[in-house]
Amino acid sequence: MATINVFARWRPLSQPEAKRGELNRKTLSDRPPLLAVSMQPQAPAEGRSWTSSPAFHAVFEPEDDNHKVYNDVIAPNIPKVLRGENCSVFAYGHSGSGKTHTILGYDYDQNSQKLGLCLAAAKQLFDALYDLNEKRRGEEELGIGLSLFELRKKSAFDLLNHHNQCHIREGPDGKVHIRGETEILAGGKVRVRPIVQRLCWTFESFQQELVQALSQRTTGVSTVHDQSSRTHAVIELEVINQSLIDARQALFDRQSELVPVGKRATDIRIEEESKAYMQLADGRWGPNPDYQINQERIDMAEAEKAQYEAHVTAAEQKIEAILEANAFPCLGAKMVFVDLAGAEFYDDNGTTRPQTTRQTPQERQEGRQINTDLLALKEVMGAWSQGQKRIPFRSSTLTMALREHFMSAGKGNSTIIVTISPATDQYKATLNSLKYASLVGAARV
Ligand SMILES: Nc1ncnc2c1ncn2[C@@H]1O[C@H](COP(=O)(O)OP(=O)(O)OP(=O)(O)O)[C@@H](O)[C@H]1O
Repeated sequence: MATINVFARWRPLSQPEAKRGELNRKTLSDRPPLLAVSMQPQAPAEGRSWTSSPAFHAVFEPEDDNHKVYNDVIAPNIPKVLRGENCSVFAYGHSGSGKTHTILGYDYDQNSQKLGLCLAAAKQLFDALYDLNEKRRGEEELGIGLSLFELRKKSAFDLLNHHNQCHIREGPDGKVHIRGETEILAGGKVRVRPIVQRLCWTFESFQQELVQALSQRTTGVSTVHDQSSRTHAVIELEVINQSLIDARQALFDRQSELVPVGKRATDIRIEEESKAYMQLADGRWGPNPDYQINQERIDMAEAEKAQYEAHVTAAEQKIEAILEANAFPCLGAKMVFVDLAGAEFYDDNGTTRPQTTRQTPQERQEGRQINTDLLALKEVMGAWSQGQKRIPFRSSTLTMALREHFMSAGKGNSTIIVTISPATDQYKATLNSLKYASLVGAARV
């Protein structure tokens, strides 16, 4: 069974929140090793007391900084990545509860205790790769490939490529591809660029790429604050070497060459078959006695297509061979960090809370879309952690885009950190987030 580790993180109160009051809360350890959270708002009018199921591996307090969270949650995964396992980390919580603070951080100084989990992981991975590169000097150098995109409505936007809009499609191979605009090149070649992956050989270059790309992230007005991330940000770190990158480029070239050849074969078949039919006097369609299908022409086009398909297969096999032959099992291993867009909290009658008046109708619509995505993610996590055969990946763009991580995480694990606010006036939103996380946690046990 796949593993999902669930953590909760209380953030500190802001000054205005502190004036309005803090809810009463406790961490319960009646069923170790998992913890439960119990809480109660200050005023009974704000809601009843509630206790979660034992679902949390740890509960972080407001005074715990990113460094502490990193050491307890992410650091144990680094040796697994070095063994070739994948690992994904999601931050879930209502708007303003601290997801971006946790995953990306707002202080990018590499010695800061506030460094976000993603940068802290990259730092530790680069240190480990440096040691490996030193130990095996004859081998190709290992580095980290960085991809960074945000998901909004039905599209992905590549933050390493001028916020280019990309489409998320399932290919005939069942794999999900995130691809940009189609470019038509000389000789009828067609190229559809995948999401950009920047090759970084040092932590400093990685940090520079990431920080620059993050400045392009979309923010907007949420129910809680007006600098809210209105998209899900997905940051992928992959252990790479130059041969792997070259082999992937070669595959991409062979796929581009196949597109016009495949299209020509299809066009020829359609042309031949349509010439062999004609409209009869009564208006119906029937065989054309004056035309004999040119089977040789179709076969030649199909043979050419098969030849190009074989080039693609050979390029795919080369990638597999590079991964298998490498002295380091970590080549190709991935860490994925997802800063989910803030869940919006709506009252039972479907309206937002009073402070939402600044949201435009479009922002409210986006808020609802975000909630739909998050619900789909919960369903996928539940099905995945229970080892179900049918996992409902197709139910949202978010789950489609993350499909590969869940599929390949059979040999890895997933972590969800639910970020929560102790402000008494955010009780209902906090309750919602904890219920979500404890359902994911409970699905696992
Ligand atoms: N654990 C924490 N320690 C210190 N400050 C925090 C913490 N968590 C959040 N904050 C601060 O609270 C504010 C809101 O946090 P953040 O932007 O991370 O929220 P968010 O959950 O990403 O919101 P949204 O989903 O709307 O983008 C920021 O100023 C952030 O620095």
